[in-house]
Order: sequence, then structure tokens, then C-alpha cells
Amino acid sequence: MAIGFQHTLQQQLHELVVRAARPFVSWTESLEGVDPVSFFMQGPSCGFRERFFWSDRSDGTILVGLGSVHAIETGEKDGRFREVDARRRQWASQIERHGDTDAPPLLFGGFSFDPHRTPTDVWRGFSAGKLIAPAVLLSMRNGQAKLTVTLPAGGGGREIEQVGRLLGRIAAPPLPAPLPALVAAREADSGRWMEAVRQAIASIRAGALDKVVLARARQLTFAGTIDAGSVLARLREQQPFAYLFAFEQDGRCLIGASPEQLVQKEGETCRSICLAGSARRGATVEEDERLGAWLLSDRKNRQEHQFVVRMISRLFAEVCEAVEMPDGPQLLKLPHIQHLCTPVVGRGCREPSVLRLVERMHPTPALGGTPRERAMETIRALEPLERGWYAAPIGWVDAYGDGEWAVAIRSALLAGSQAFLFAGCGIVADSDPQSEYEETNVKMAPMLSALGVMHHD
Ligand SMILES: C=C(O[C@@H]1C=C(C(=O)O)C=C[C@H]1O)C(=O)O
Ligand SMILES: [Mg+2]
Repeated sequence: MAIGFQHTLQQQLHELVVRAARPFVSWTESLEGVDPVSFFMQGPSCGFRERFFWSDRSDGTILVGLGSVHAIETGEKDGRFREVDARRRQWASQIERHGDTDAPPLLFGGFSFDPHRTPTDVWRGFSAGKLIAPAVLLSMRNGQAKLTVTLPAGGGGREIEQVGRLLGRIAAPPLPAPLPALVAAREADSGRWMEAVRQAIASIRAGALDKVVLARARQLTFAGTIDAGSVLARLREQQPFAYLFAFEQDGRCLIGASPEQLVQKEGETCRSICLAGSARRGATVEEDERLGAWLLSDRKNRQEHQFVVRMISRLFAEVCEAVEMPDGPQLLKLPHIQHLCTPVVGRGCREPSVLRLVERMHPTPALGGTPRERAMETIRALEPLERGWYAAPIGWVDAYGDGEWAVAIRSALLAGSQAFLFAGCGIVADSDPQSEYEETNVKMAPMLSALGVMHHD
């Protein structure tokens, strides 16, 4: 689509919404030569109040959404995944599709970590479950870029005008705004956090549970508003092997670079990454290799990892015809940290939607613990913070039920001039509170660096 055709396009969109026979109309066309982060950055100045970003680890799929044409939100607790999935199916049947129909319409979404926890003001708008269909979607898959506009039948005048503005500006992308300076950092006392870890270790040794993940939060205050677009641009440079995600609404943005896939469904194939067990990166090649070799053979880290592998491989065996996975973990090396990693593939998946898989998977022992309910109770009792959407599923689902979800770790909630950072770690019988504390410091480093804050403790 050539720039300058935008008036014809606006006219076409007007005609489509007038003639629509279903509640929503969606139109898709190729759109080459657009940088996805610039597209994201254009959102607010074109009047879009919601912004979404997703890219997978290989950049094979990049999805950027602006605005909201349909929101599915639930305050349900145990039934939240089923409820939003049922409403997703209903939405999918209400769309009239035009143009290139290879790219199905999709929704960006997220869930809270623990719907039984009372929501706090910090996480305002980040409900137990939420899916949003963007008004405008830039999707890049297999090297092909497409633009999809979805509008309500008989309406959409404002959105059509915004799309016009967006297309008019695409050729001149804005520069990322400089990040404001840090003025204050606040965190609960590290001694208290380590005391909670000590209590968790005692419960585990007493046989109450096998593993629990405990997290910390740090609140940073900056001299001005933090723009999610600038943070995203930095994450894209600094974290090339992670899932990049951003979910922004009402000026609040959950953003991060997560190495951890929760689950992907593509037709009858589903995939997951078991990720648990961590070491920092070495300063030299020798030190780095030594730390990696140590991690691969360390009993405590192997155990922490194995709980995740056991749960995910069993679950895949229940819902798939066949499960493929390597015999032992591999190392996943990221800029600040290395992890034990076991990819799992399921063939002949019988679940009809990725959201049904998310329901079964969340929380895995990598983010909650094992056994699941005991771990959740332990987190509620020992962790003083509200996780909100941290460590919870974030991703997208399309009209057919396919999609990909990561866990929202290595992340921050941006709210005006404040950023809330979170990091957790898997506690097992052999954990040492001081080392676990240091591990969470390493996990906060990527987000601190993306925010332009030097890491020091
Ligand atoms: C909970 C986090 O990370 C999880 C905990 C890990 C660990 O304890 O070794 C490793 C990867 C993640 O599954 C986090 O980054 O906040
Ligand atoms: Mg760990």
C-alpha cells in the first residue's frame, strides 16, 4: 500500500462500516517498510489510548496494536480463562473480514498472577483477565508485514480519522524521547525478604511443599514521565533473545523482556519452555563457561528446574498425542543471566484454544511452586507485595484460538513518573537466602538497564 492512498483508504473504510452485515468489520492489506517500535510510538499522538507490543524470541512474529475496538474483561476468579475464551469465540464469529484474509484478527491479553488476591491501586485496570482487540494492528510474520484495521459496524468515524493520521505520519517516525533521571528508589527491607525466604525453606524442609517462588518489588521515581516507547526501543536493542511485550492502557504500561514462553499453540502443535535455575553471566569467557558448567551440574538448580519439567511434560502428555523434549536441560544465555532451559513440544494437541492451555499451565512451578495450591498459599502468607500481572500470562490469541503467551517477568509497570520492578526466584530445600537475594538482583538488571538506571546495590 502506497502512502498517499490514505484518503482512498479512509473512504473505503467508511463504506465498509456502513454496509457491514456483522457487528465488526476488519480489513487487511500489506504494509511494508514500517518500523514496529516507531509504529508503537505513533499511538498517543494519533489519539490511540491503548498500545500493545509483542515480539517472539526470533523476531519471527512481531505484533503491534493501537486502540481498542473490543475489550473482554473479567473479574471472575477460577473461571476467568474459560469465560474470556468463550467471549473470544463469540467475538471471532462477529467479524466480517475484507482484503487479505490470511491474517486472522487477534486480541492482546493478560491475566493477574493470583485472582484471589485483593487488587491494589498500583495495578488499576489490570484485572483478573483482559483481552483487547486493537483498532489497528501491524503484524509481521515470515518477513511479511500487514496492516489490519478493525471497526465497529455503523461507527468507527473517530478511529478511521486516527488511522488516516497514523498513515500520514508513518514515513516520518518520531525519535525516542530521552529517559528522565532517577530521583528515588524504594524497597522494603532486604532483611525482611530474606526472613520470608528462611520461613519458606523451613516449610519445605518440614515437608509442607517442594518449591515456592518468592518475589520482591522495587519502586523507582523519575524526574518526569517515562515513555514506554523509549523503554521498548532500548529493550529491543539490549534483549535480543527475549519475548518483548508491552500492554498499555490509561497511561499505565506493563513492559518487559521475558525469556520464558508459557505456551504456544499453532494448529495441533503446542510448545513450552521449562525455565528455572539461574546463574549470572561471567565477566570473561572462562568465568562464564565455569558458571554455566556449574549451573548444569548444581543439584539445587537441577531440582528447581526438574519440578517445572515434570509438571509441563505431564500436562502436555495429558492433552497431546505425543511429546518431544531433550533428555536434559540446556543453557539459555541472556545478557545478564543464564538459565537451565528445556523446550517441550506437543503434537496432536486436543485443546481447542491456547487459552485453555494457559488455564492448565498457570502458574507453573517456575513462577508459583509445587504442589500448586500449597505454593499459592505460601506466597499469600509470606510475600508482602501484590504481584498484579507480574509473573502471570501475557500474550495474544487469534480468532481461531491459536496464539502465544509468555510469563510477564523481567518486567516493570510504568505509571507516569513511577516504575515498579519485580523479580522472584525459586526456593527449594537447599536454597540459601543470601544467594536467592542476589539472584533477584541479577533478574532486575535488564529492566534497570532499559530504564537507564545503573545497577548498584
Ligand atoms: C521469577 C522469575 O524468574 C523465574 C525464576 C527462575 C529461578 O529461580 O531460577 C528462573 C527463571 C524464571 O522462571 C523472575 O525473573 O522474576
Ligand atoms: Mg533460581
